[in-house]
Amino acid sequence: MSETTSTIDRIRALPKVSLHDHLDGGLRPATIVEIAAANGHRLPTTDPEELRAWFRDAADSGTLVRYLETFDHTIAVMQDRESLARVATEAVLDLAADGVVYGELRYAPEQHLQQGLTLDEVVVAVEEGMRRGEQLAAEAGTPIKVGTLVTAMRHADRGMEIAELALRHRDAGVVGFDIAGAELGFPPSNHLAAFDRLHGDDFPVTIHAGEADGLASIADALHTCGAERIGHGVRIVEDVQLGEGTDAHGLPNATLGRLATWVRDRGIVLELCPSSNVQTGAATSVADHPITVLKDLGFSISVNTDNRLMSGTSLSREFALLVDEAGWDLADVERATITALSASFLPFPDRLALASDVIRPAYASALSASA
Ligand SMILES: O=c1[nH]cnc2c1ncn2[C@@H]1O[C@H](CO)[C@@H](O)[C@H]1O
Ligand SMILES: [Zn+2]
Repeated sequence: MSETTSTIDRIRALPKVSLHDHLDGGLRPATIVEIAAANGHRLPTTDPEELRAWFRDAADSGTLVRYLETFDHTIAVMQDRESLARVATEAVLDLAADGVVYGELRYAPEQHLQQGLTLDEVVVAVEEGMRRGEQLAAEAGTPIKVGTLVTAMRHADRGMEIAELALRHRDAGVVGFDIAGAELGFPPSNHLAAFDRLHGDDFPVTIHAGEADGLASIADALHTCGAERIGHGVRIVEDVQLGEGTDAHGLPNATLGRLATWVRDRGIVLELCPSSNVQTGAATSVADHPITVLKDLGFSISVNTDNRLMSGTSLSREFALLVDEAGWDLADVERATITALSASFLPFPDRLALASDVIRPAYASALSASA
């Protein structure tokens, strides 16, 4: 316990980059209770600490579909402007307090229309909340920059409409597009027209793939839909056959199939989310999570929370678990952070500034202190 505490404290003090964090998966329990009391939504419990535990336990379901059912209770309290802005502001502050210096937060505007808001009103409210969060975080001495990823739900058929929504707000905080929701039976190419529209307008895309479906879903996201990054992608490991020991350069001996070769050698960045995968059954434990072997094999990996509330986690905690349970060191944490930054949808000059002014110096002094 004290090991984990000290590791997490060290990591919290270091600058980090978060690429995969759902806005509707990271609410503060006390905020949910407050808004639900005001709008009449019935919760499993109205005690914030019990509610925190309820989310974690209910999400610990072993399947993605059951894990996703818990979102009914967060989406229900994100249906008016004030609530959306508040949730966005609090998410930014919580990331900043965890040492995240750049974060991309995603959510599906189409799920926030139950009380009469339009898609554009939803986006405007969230962006207002984001900017306020950035301002308050700067005032608190924990500066952070955030970008929004607008998500379309893969089982629905609003992909094109949501793509056009993202494009309308591209110069006001929306930096990319995603699809999410139940994966099995809903291939990315169902939304191909939306991806083509976005790429026609030079707008970047990440796609949830290779979490609850396998290699075909990853190939579809990359080759048919042209995704710039992959959300999760953990099941790329199904195309990797591990051997014994390491080669002359320290790489684990392994045989990679064509798709795994493509993903590794083209440097496709995977947005891996260890704790979330343990809850949905995509991995057995953080210690045995494929992220470590993928890292050792030279895949471009980033570390993410997916849903901080459902997993009872933070980005610092995900890294601390990898350090304490999977043999990672601070150099691995820095490398994953720089990989995340390089694959972020932030403009290059801003990435360069963050890398050279904030991230590199902080890890250099942490690494020399621990040497
Ligand atoms: O790990 C995941 N895989 C697939 N879909 C997810 C995951 N986490 C959250 N969502 C879905 O994305 C929506 C918008 O944020 C959430 O409402 C949830 O349904
Ligand atoms: Zn996700």
